[in-house]
Amino acid sequence: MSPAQHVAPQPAVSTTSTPVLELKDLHVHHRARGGKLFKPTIVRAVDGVDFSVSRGETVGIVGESGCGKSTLASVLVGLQAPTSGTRLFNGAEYTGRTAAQRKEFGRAVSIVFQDPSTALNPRMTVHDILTDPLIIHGVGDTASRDARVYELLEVVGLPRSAAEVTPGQISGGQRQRVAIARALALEPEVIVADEPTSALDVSVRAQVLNLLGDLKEQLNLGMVFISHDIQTVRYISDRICVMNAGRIVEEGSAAQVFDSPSNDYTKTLLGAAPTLLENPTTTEEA
Ligand SMILES: Nc1ncnc2c1ncn2[C@@H]1O[C@H](COP(=O)(O)OP(=O)(O)OP(=O)(O)O)[C@@H](O)[C@H]1O
Repeated sequence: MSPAQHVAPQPAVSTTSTPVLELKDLHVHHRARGGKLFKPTIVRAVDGVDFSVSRGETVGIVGESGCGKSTLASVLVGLQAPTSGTRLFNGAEYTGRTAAQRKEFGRAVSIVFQDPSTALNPRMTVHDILTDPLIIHGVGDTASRDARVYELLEVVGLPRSAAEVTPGQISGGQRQRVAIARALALEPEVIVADEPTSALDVSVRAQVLNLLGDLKEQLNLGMVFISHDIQTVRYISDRICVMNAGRIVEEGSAAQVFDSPSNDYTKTLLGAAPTLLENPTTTEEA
């Protein structure tokens, strides 16, 4: 039984329901120094993107370094405001929210970063890392939070003893499991995973990938999976958005994008990609 199967089943929600997150004609422009005279230039990191993610689906965003993936992730989770465009959260305008609405957004949308070594406080125990969001959001009492820590560890396939260690005392793959557990602590509707396997040893990438896939199914999560690696994105995604120079240049089911890409940039990415993860279940345990 996969660890994710211990989680209480959630009511099925159709992926055709209102998206949890939706962006319309979204732009993020940065002022940057450039040119011979150091005249400020505008970097169009995100340049007119329409995007949505619903519960129960994994949407992959793929593109080369600098195409705007992390900027888009940061807008999706509310860490950065767009220059212009519309952001909707469960169908409601995201700008101008009340404090209560911001708190609800913080509960419902969480992020897993690329490098768990820097994303987790090295001085905190795993127990404290996992109870932190619960305390901030005023969830439960000490006993119920302790119980939730053990539940979360089980969900991500870590032993109860992991609660007592600090991030520096466990492997990179285990650290990323802790980061995923923290992202799940408040029972989010969507997780944005920004290159979540890129900093891990090749031998443990597939386990973390499979864990995310299992969790999406079991918890009916919406997931945005961001990577420069089109093969990894294909493996985990239901739908793929190919990004180039701040724009989504192609979007479709994983099969459509792979089997009949219509955009030249997608064809180039596919041409440059190494072979697909062959059997992700047979690699060493993280
Ligand atoms: N704060 C900033 N000021 C100026 N330019 C920025 C800023 N943040 C990002 N950029 C630029 O915006 C563009 C998109 O950056 P972003 O980090 O979103 O791309 P990315 O696809 O995530 O790349 P990577 O995979 O290397 O992280 C790049 O040209 C980057 O240099």
